Amino acid sequence: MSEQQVDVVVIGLGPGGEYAAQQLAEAGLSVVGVEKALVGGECPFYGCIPSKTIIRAADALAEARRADTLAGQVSATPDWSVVAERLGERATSHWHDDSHVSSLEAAGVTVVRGHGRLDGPGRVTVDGTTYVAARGVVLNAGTEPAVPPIDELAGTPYWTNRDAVRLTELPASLIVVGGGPIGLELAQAFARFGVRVTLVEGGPRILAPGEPEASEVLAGVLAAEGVEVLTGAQVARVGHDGTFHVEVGGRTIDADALLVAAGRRTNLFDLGLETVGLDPAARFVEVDDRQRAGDRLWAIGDITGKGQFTHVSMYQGAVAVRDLLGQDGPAAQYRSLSWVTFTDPEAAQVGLTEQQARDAGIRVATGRTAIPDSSRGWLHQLGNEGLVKVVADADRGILVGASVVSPAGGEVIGLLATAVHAEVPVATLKGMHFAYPTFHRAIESALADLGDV
Ligand SMILES: Cc1cc2nc3c(=O)[nH]c(=O)nc-3n(C[C@H](O)[C@H](O)[C@H](O)COP(=O)(O)OP(=O)(O)OC[C@H]3O[C@@H](n4cnc5c(N)ncnc54)[C@H](O)[C@@H]3O)c2cc1C
Ligand SMILES: NC(=O)c1ccc[n+]([C@@H]2O[C@H](COP(=O)([O-])OP(=O)(O)OC[C@H]3O[C@@H](n4cnc5c(N)ncnc54)[C@H](O)[C@@H]3O)[C@@H](O)[C@H]2O)c1
Repeated sequence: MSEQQVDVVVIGLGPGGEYAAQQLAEAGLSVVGVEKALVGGECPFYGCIPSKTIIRAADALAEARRADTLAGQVSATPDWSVVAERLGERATSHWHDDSHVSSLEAAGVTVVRGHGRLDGPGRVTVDGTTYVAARGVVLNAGTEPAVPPIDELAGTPYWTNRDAVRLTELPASLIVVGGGPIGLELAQAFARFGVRVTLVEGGPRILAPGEPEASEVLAGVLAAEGVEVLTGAQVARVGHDGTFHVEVGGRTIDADALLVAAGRRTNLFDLGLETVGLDPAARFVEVDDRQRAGDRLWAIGDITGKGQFTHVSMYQGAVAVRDLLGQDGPAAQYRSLSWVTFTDPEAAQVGLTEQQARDAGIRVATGRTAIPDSSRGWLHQLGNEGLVKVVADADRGILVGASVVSPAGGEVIGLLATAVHAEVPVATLKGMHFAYPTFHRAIESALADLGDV
């Protein structure tokens, strides 16, 4: 076993680890980045980038179909080979990480391929070499798809997101297990390419972390596009004989393919957490507001359980870098965490939902408006389903949360994210100009609906 002295070791090079390694190396530290699969992690190769490449294509088809009503006849013939080519050529470099590695190496990071394991504070072992990190270790081990313990599922050729983004041909029919962001985004996109999709959600509603009104709008949109959405539906058993046979709620649904999108499992196994006094069986690594997880140990990204999003991983990476370098700067906060599910319409959320605010003991006031009732929604017509909902702390006169379901909802939420983050008084927001006729102008109506906050 050889030993090498360095300043920092980053285990796992997902979005946050990649960012942190690069920043620390550019600050002059000697940095080793350890990666057992693709440098860049889930987002660029199996997550955000390929899924949004698929969604962009599916949305183009949907808009082309709307043109018949709005502009005149347009014929759209879906061709998955175009998407498959773009996924390989443009989105993922055919699942090669050379450009990620070369950026890190250009910054001075030493990229080590292999499985990194903690071996006591400040020590990381990879394939017989121990790296002794004087400043410390950053954990960014991320997640892999969680596969629920459904009878006989394990022996079948089911897909996860990692298979779905590498398809070269589409099935005629697909069952999606899970009505979270992955399931919803891909169910709608594949349906727009002509796949007959059934979505099975075990909980009482799809997109459970958001507002119930948002779930309701999306369920209606998906149903109108021909996706069968089953909620409160437990999969009892899966059979496969070339076709999938899925037992749900006393009936059997047959389909050519099955996509499991039922959440994620953190990669905390075999990471040596016990050697630094942490529980290897825990679901997440506990961190403070500087991302510290122990003696010379920082943790960032999905493993911290603060929101499994690329922007959270990078945000936490920046907090950890500042702490490692002894720089001033804001500590981590999640009061104004925002996220967007890239269905059409996009479903976006910032801060607390109404229920979360009530559970926190806040005296809550809410305001709502429907997007079709706004001028822009009326102009948009087809695809204009949605709403804006604002959640205010009536005692403090500020917004603590908001939800937007709308075309470009992920952009509209930006204004509300600023309001929640900066705790802008509702009275100040009500006195703003809202350009006409934008989608974000619907916020003015939702604020008016708050009444005297
Ligand atoms: C289909 C899909 C779509 C998504 N879309 C979005 C989106 O639109 N917007 C958004 O914000 N988020 C999205 N996400 C979530 C986003 O991909 C993750 O939140 C993001 O990748 C952050 O993860 P991370 O930095 O924690 O690490 P990850 O990206 O999970 O990377 C962790 C890395 O660590 C490596 N690793 C693990 N253990 C070890 C070890 N012991 N030694 C060496 N290497 C190790 C892994 O191989 C991996 O490369 C999506 C996810 C999926 C699956
Ligand atoms: N646009 C985005 O930002 C984006 C897109 C995709 C993924 N992500 C991130 O990746 C994470 C993982 O996404 P996800 O959709 O896999 O997970 P999720 O945990 O958000 O949703 C999984 C859903 O599957 C359901 N489920 C679990 N087991 C089931 C079963 N046996 N039968 C039926 N339903 C079952 C759950 O009730 C839940 O609604 C997300 O939480 C999100 O943080 C983000």
